[in-house]
Amino acid sequence: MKVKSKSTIKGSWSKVKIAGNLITNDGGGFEGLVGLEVLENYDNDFILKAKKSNKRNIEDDEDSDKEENNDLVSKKKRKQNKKPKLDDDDSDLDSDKEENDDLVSKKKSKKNKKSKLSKISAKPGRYVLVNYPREDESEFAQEDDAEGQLGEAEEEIDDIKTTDLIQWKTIGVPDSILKALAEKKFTEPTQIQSLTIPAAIMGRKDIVGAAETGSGKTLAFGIPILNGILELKKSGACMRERTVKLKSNVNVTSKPMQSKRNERDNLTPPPEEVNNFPSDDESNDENATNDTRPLYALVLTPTRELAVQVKDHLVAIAKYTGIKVAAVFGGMAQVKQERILSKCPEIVVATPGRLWELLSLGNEHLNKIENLSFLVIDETDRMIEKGHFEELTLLLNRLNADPLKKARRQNFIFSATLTLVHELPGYVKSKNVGKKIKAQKQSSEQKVQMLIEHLGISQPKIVDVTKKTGTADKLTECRIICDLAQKDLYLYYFLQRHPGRTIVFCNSIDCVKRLGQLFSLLNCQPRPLHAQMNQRQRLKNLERFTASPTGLLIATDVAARGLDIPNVQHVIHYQVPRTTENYVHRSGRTARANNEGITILIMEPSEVRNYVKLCRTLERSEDLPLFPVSEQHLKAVKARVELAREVDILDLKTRRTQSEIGWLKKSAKEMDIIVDDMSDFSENELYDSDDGGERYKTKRVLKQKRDNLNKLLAKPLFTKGFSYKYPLSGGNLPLVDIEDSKRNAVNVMKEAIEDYKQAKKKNKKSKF
Ligand SMILES: Nc1ncnc2c1ncn2[C@@H]1O[C@H](COP(=O)(O)OP(=O)(O)OP(=O)(O)O)[C@@H](O)[C@H]1O
Repeated sequence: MKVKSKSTIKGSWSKVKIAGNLITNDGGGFEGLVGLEVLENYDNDFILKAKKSNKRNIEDDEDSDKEENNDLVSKKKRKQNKKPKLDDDDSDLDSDKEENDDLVSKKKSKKNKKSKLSKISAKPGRYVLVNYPREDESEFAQEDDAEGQLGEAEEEIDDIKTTDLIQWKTIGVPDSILKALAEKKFTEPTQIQSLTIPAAIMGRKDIVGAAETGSGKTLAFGIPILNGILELKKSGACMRERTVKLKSNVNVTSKPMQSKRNERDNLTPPPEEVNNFPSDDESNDENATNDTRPLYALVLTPTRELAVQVKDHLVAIAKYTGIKVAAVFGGMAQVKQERILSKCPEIVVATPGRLWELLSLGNEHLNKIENLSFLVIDETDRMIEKGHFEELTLLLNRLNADPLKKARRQNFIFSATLTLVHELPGYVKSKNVGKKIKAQKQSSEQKVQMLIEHLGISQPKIVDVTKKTGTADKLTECRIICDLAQKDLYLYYFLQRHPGRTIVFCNSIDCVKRLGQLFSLLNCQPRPLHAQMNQRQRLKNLERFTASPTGLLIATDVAARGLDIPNVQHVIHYQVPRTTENYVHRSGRTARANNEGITILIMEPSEVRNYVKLCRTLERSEDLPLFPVSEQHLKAVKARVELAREVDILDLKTRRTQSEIGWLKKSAKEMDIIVDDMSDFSENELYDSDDGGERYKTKRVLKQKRDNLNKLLAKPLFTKGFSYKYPLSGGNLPLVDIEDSKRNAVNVMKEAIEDYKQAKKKNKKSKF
């Protein structure tokens, strides 16, 4: 089954140990399999030839499918009014919308075979390839029938060609997952997926993965877990038999360390888990209760929104596996979460706090946690930060208490900033002077090693494909320097001049609230997001933001990590973030999945220190370039923003007055005697009393200013066809024209960078 003879391939093959009989003839699709070997460090030439060879095989298979495909149009017509129903009805977050969207996009997919996203490509490097038998179509049918729900969807995807999926097959992704990947038009794995999935699936290795934001880390753990669960489900019955045999032969604690795969395959499953496996009858019986389903996998995320997103992502990819996924997180009604858990989802995505709460309350399904087969700690560096998520430590103590169970579990650790290391703080450096043993900056390797020890995982495959810049490849970075009081002006200028989906990050909740008020007076329809909002409102705001192509989300760092909102064009740091990690993650909400994006740091003089620290940690030798702004338009911008600020202050004042009046009335009502005396005490009378004249005046001025603001906002800020000049950084460089037609912020900035380079060259020449 090897793609190419060993002698002609550069690289090293090594045998994979497999327990049990190797020469099979049991009709399970593995006939003729005599063993597995792994090839590492192979070259580009080999990948290309392997691709061609695989493509030929798949095309052969497709020829036989062609007849079926011809029937597709008529099948589709028949199915037009039927909707496949695959998800958990109980969760209001699991909607049918995604399925409908998928069906629509499937129809479009024939015209537009290669999606933009598919451009993400696996790059050559340290690959692990294993000869992997293709699963038989009949196995699909078995799985799907067992679930009893998937038949209709099965027919709907007949038209999806698998020729584009060779790379997925090569790294061991089973067909039931391939189908979902094809639907999503994920034609090939991303770099981090190519480098981790084979080791996770074939080698059953723990994985430590660092890759840039938006590079597909969710599926890098999601696919191996789904595959692992499919395998466990299939072998459920066999395991029960094996348990009896192995219990008498295996003494795991005294065994020397073998490869994870061997070790995990040989370990005796605990009796509880064996009891949890559905019997052969149950797995095909639609009426069987679900409460026998094990909890196979736990995915921990730092924020609620991320938990929802990861769950949705896994649900989409698990569509044809029959595996159930659910999310539990704070801010949602506990009763509802208990109801979701009572359905025994095999994968639970959770935030640590709520998970621990439910565990402590003795939730039956979560209490199977000791027997977990897979554990993911997403955004790991954030999760183990001091002072955060104490529940995670409690949880790990519980999970790692039994060495046997700990050894059986496969762990996944991922983040974009896993290997980011910091400069020593100034005070440590100064103390270093003259000392024999000096404090040294921690290396990336040391950081990872510490993490591994802290989490108690063993011999993981470590993959670090983060770029030296720390940020995404297609991200354009720049900054705007101004005074503190001018930040609102520049922000408003940018939003008006470069319309597009934008996230503005602030360092505090108060700042989010203030900007929310101000920019709503400026008709920008901002959607705030911070930890003091109720969960429903948080999710609603995210939804509304996602729905608008010019949406504006103003958020704290609660939205900095992991959120995958399509087509965010701009990320603006209203304040220099307190940590470099936050800069990387915030910026990573744009320029995802090979798309372009821009991030702008709006900084004032007191923030320079943090900015310098950030540049040092990211090993930047040059300042971030300045974003070009038309100073001539700032006058008009200033008039609007300042008027809006005045309205905001007056508005706050009147609202306070009104609440005071409300309070007075309420108190008066409560004190019966006074109520009699004040029965006709109206709002106007309050305005006439003592400082009532002042209140009335305020109200009148407020109305006037509001009207003026609305008149200003009705006029266009930028006249059509205008062009302007801006000075390049350094001041002594020539002014550069920006045409009105080039409103795209990324293009504007790229052009400015190019101009800056040219001008620098000219300057150098003129000096000689
Ligand atoms: N193989 C693929 N081909 C095309 N798109 C993909 C592929 N894998 C994932 N994606 C898409 O890329 C986007 C980013 O993926 P994901 O959210 O997993 O990134 P991430 O690396 O976890 O980012 P972050 O570090 O910000 O959490 C998602 O929209 C996802 O659906």
